[in-house]
Amino acid sequence: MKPNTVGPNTANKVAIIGTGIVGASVAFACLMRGVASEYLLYDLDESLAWGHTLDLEDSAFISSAELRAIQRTNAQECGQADIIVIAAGYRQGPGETRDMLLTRNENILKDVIHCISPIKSSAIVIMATNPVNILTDLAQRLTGLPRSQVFGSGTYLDTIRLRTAIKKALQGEVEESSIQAYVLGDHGDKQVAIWSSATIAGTTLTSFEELEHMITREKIAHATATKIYEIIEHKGASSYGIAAVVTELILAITMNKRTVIPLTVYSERYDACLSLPSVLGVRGIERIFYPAMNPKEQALLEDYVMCNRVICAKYRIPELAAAEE
Ligand SMILES: NC(=O)C1=CN([C@@H]2O[C@H](COP(=O)(O)OP(=O)(O)OC[C@H]3O[C@@H](n4cnc5c(N)ncnc54)[C@H](O)[C@@H]3O)[C@@H](O)[C@H]2O)C=CC1
Ligand SMILES: CC(=O)C(=O)O
Repeated sequence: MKPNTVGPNTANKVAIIGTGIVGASVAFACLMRGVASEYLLYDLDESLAWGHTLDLEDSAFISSAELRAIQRTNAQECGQADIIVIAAGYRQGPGETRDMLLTRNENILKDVIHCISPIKSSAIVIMATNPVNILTDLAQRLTGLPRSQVFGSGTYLDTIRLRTAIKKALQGEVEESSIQAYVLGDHGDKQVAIWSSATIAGTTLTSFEELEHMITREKIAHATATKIYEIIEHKGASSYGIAAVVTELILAITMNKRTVIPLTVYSERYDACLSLPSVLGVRGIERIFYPAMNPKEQALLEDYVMCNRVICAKYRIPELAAAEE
């Protein structure tokens, strides 16, 4: 089957659901990169979506794209978009973890899917709302689309944070995308930085003088996992990183790049949704990779999957529990 879309700014329609700080930043970043020809902006707060549409319209000349605010009464139009980005929902307050958002955001996700359905059978859904792994699992079930077409931003942002910290440790000698290091599993406190198979040009990172001590690597991994708490402390919420991430994801889809990106996907091996390096192309997730890990990293990842299962079992919405029986 041939890809039905090629190149940025072709006839792609992108719907952004939730035009808070994240949704609006995603729209702006997409406009600046010219990733689509049309954007639909939908939020429960219709006035906010309208305000952002007016404001973003002033920047849309950069890529000659069309912007439209969508009201709740015609939210179904969003379900017919080629790519649907879901960023509706509560964000963490100071001291809150992403998992603490689950019950509130589960209900919002149900409302969103209900409002935009029926969803076009070829649509790709990108989840950003937290906790992203569990909500991606729910979105896969609620939309009824093949799981390969519904994925979450996962640990892409954490991986970028890790690579940026490694670059700093190496005094900026190597740029981020040349550093083959991943954060996997949880986009949250139980994320796992995989050092054992991390390399630059085939040279293991642990053999670099600046990274040879475990304590240095642990500090870097901890700073990566807790960076969000520092951002919240100083400015209340993060937005630029996820905006850049979603833009890259849309480009990987529309240009059928088949880039390997750590994303929230359903893994048969773990029988769970977690973040793993995945090939992303025009039809969504095409392949999942399982990088080599040392026993400690493997145990941490398995521990996360177990904890995630407990959370899922505790909070599983009745409709999904019934669907699983
Ligand atoms: N995956 C990632 O790497 C990241 C995820 N996030 C997550 O993105 C989500 C949004 O964060 P922010 O934009 O900062 O929050 P925000 O509070 O600024 O915006 C959320 C928006 O969702 C809207 N909304 C609520 N219920 C809705 C519904 N039923 N239908 C349509 N819209 C609805 C609200 O009206 C609001 O405008 C949070 O869950 C946050 O944790 C944020 C940054 C990175
Ligand atoms: C909010 C969030 O998930 C992040 O910036 O990592």
